[in-house]
Amino acid sequence: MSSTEPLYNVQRVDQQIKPRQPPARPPQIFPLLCLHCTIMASPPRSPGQPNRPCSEDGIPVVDLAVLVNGDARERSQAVRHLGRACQDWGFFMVTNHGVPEDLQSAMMDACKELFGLPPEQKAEFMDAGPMDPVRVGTGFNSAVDGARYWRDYVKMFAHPELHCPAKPDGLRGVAAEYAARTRGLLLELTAAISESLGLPAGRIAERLDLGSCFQILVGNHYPPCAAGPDDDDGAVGLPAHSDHGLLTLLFQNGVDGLQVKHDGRWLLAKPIPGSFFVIAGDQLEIVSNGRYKGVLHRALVDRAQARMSCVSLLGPCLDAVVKPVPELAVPPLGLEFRGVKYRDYMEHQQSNKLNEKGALDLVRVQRHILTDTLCSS
Ligand SMILES: O=C(O)CCC(=O)C(=O)O
Ligand SMILES: [Fe+2]
Repeated sequence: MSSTEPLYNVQRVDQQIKPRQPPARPPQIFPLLCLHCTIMASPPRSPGQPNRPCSEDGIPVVDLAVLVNGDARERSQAVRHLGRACQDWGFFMVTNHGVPEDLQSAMMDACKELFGLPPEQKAEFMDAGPMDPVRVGTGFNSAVDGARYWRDYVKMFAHPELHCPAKPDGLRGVAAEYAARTRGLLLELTAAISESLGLPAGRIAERLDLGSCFQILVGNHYPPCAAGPDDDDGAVGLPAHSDHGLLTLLFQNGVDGLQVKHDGRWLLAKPIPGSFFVIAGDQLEIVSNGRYKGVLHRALVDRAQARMSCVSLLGPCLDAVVKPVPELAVPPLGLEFRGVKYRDYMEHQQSNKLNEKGALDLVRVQRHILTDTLCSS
């Protein structure tokens, strides 16, 4: 990258995003409605086989309205489709999800406003560690990154308790509502995923103590960068990784950049308008005993436009010891993972360099090592 480019620190963001004026209209109120009442079925908007809707690139599309309100036959088809999406991709889009578009925009706007605040208004969160409930920073974990990632972020623990910077005004209200609505959606998906594994709908929730689930909201901002990932020494927003949680919900500001690894290749994910991306995380891989894998993904930067994404991640209760559901540990292989307290797992993943699925490998039962060692001796 040329030396004329902006300094790579949070200051750079402040130079690029001007603080916004407070909105002229009063803040919107998003009443907490029952998910089942707000989801309306609509005709399929994607190609693919009739019972396997997908985007033009083949990314599976799951219609939540069918999962929640479909008749028995439609539901069981939708559950099977969801299971295939988790097994073959670890990644899909969800439509008819019931989270109001206005609420999504309000969340994105509030994050953008936060990135545009003067540094002194964010300073108290900029030295925070990975397990602190509010954190503002650059890169992934700049203390250990060893590479410069072209990304600014804000992370807020949202459940069991919402933690949130006091500024910008209005962030807390929007974040509370957004967290509640997306948590409902993620729990609904978890129940259907449990069914897709042949388990009762509540089995994963019970196993991971999702009544006290952990949830984090993340705002990501990737400034434009003329030197892209295809150039030598070009900028990368976030390197290849899987997420530490169970499921991640993500939407972006209309600028593409999320890539997922599918069948050994990186695929740029292009959203169906109004949908969320859903990313399977490491805890889903553990609890499903490896049936559903946490998917590798990364974020690229755009040469001309700032990219933003908003993430809502659902994880087990921080004190839950996550182990595979025993019903899924079929002989002769048995358990693929040993138990790990989610708090310890998350702290480890967040405190170290992002390294693909390195954190998960630590809890994987390593059968081959012994065999290889014995073979080589
Ligand atoms: O911004 C994106 O598209 C990816 C973000 C992401 O992977 C993350 O926050 O874990
Ligand atoms: Fe991620």
